[in-house]
Amino acid sequence: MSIWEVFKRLRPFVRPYRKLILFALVLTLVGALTAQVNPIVLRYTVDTIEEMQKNGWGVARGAGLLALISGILFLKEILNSLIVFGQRFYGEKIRISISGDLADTAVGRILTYDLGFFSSQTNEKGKLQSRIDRGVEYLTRLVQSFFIDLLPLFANSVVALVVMFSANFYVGLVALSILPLYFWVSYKQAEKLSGVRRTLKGQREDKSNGLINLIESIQVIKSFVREPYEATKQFRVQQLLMGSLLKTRQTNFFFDGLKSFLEQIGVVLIIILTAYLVLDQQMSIGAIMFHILLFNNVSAPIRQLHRIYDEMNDALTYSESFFDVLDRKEAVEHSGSYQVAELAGAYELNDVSFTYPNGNKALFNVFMTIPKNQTTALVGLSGAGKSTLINLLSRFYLPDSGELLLDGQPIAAFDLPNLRRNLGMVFQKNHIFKGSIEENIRYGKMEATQEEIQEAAKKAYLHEQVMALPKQYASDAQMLSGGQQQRIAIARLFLKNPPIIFLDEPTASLDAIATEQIKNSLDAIKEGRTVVIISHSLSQIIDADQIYVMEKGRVVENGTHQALYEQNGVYRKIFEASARSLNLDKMLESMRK
Ligand SMILES: Nc1ncnc2c1ncn2[C@@H]1O[C@H](COP(=O)(O)OP(=O)(O)OP(=O)(O)O)[C@@H](O)[C@H]1O
Repeated sequence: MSIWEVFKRLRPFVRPYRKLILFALVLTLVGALTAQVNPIVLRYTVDTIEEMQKNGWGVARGAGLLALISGILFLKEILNSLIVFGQRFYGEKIRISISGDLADTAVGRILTYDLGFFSSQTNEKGKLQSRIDRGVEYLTRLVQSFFIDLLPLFANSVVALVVMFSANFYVGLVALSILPLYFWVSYKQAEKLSGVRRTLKGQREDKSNGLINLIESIQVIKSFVREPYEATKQFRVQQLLMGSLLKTRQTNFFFDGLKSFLEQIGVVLIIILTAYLVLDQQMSIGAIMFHILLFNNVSAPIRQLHRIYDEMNDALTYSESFFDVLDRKEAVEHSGSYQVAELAGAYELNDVSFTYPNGNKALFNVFMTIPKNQTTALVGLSGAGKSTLINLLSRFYLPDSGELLLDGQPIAAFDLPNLRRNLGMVFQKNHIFKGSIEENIRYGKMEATQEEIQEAAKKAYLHEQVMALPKQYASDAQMLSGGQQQRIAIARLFLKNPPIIFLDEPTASLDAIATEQIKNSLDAIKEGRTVVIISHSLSQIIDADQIYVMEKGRVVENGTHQALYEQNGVYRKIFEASARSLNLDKMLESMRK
């Protein structure tokens, strides 16, 4: 991506603030002019005092001069303070607003992407966060530097140069001749740093990803006493990052030193030249200070130019991956237009195959009929493809090939929000948002009343437990136990009340009593709805109207419990293994006694 492409991409973000930018620019241009006041006043003072000394005037006669100088400098400082305040404040306002807009756009965009985008390796949590954060940070810095700082800096330099040339052509020439050298050194510096910048970006993403993983895995790390191992892993990433940072600093220090040296050579040359001109009586003594201050006005902005050049390069490195996040058009979930108020939930899968974006082939030639208003159970060993199938039925992914119909329509034809409003899901591990229990249940129906929320919690056998908490429904939901969190997910489902329900191990984290309670609730909600359930619990499978048995991404058997049992195949093997794991013989023996 070239810098012009970056600016083209930034245009829509900058446009709304163009008036504000213009105002900030005018302010800084006025600032550039006031910056030339000091050298002029100083030359006038030195020359006038010298004149006075020659004439033998005392302090009393010089008082007028002092009052005049103080007045001018004082007024100039007041004006300057106002300008600096205005420039900083409006500059910051523009920066903060653009940064907010960029971040909002990125968040808005990624929310439209499909699950494939989020499960890809390049978009792991920490990496994606770092790409967006750094992208926004460097792009806004670029806007600030380019639109607010750069032009006034140039103006300042040019004004100072013009004043120098008008004072004396040769002095102006010395100042001007230092500039190309200065630019050349800056260019070399940037060239040296460009490679390190990309490496730094990758290392920063790795670091932030590593840190998030570490926090999320803290319990496992501690239980295996792997703190030293994890610390070493993180230390290595940090070491690499530190190495690159140090290299950057080293390069910067070397080139900055070189530039200071050039600047000092400029100062010395100007002093020598002006001193010669003063001695040759071509100039007054005040010109020495005048020229040095002017040269400072030329070189100080140029020094800043290097910073802007640096920021431009940083922005280039980070904007590429930032805009890449915005540009993933192929990841946008495409919604169809087919809408119905309430779906029945009859699915038909004909020869459906599916591969995850990372290349994992998960389903092969699946044929399946899921009748409406009935319960269909999916059975199979781990990795058989059961959850993947639910991902397809909920249209989180589309099949690679084959036909997936819902109520007779291809699933891709459905309006997505309309479709998902008709679906309810409870997983083994359910997401609990940061916030209160009430907020978390309300996710099922945003406009729900307190009564509706409590009613849903009662059905999920959660109400009494919540009432026993000190802050009741206002308690932090993330502090609840795994089983309680699962009940929140079930309460959400009751509140949403959809016609199609997917249950992926819905009672996995519940104790025996709760499992029975929730089973009763789910049995009640199953009435008149289409339910697809994945469960390792025999009781929930036996109850299903029909069962599909999956193995390695294929459907290998299907039928009712009794028919499959008698078939003496994969289902029977799984069923008997489950029964043995329950130690049914001993259980029955105890119950008989
Ligand atoms: N997000 C993903 N990206 C890539 N591959 C995936 C993803 N999720 C699952 N898979 C792969 O798809 C295959 C089927 O996984 P799936 O989760 O559907 O099995 P499952 O039958 O539900 O297993 P379990 O009972 O253990 O939950 C596995 O090989 C798995 O590695």
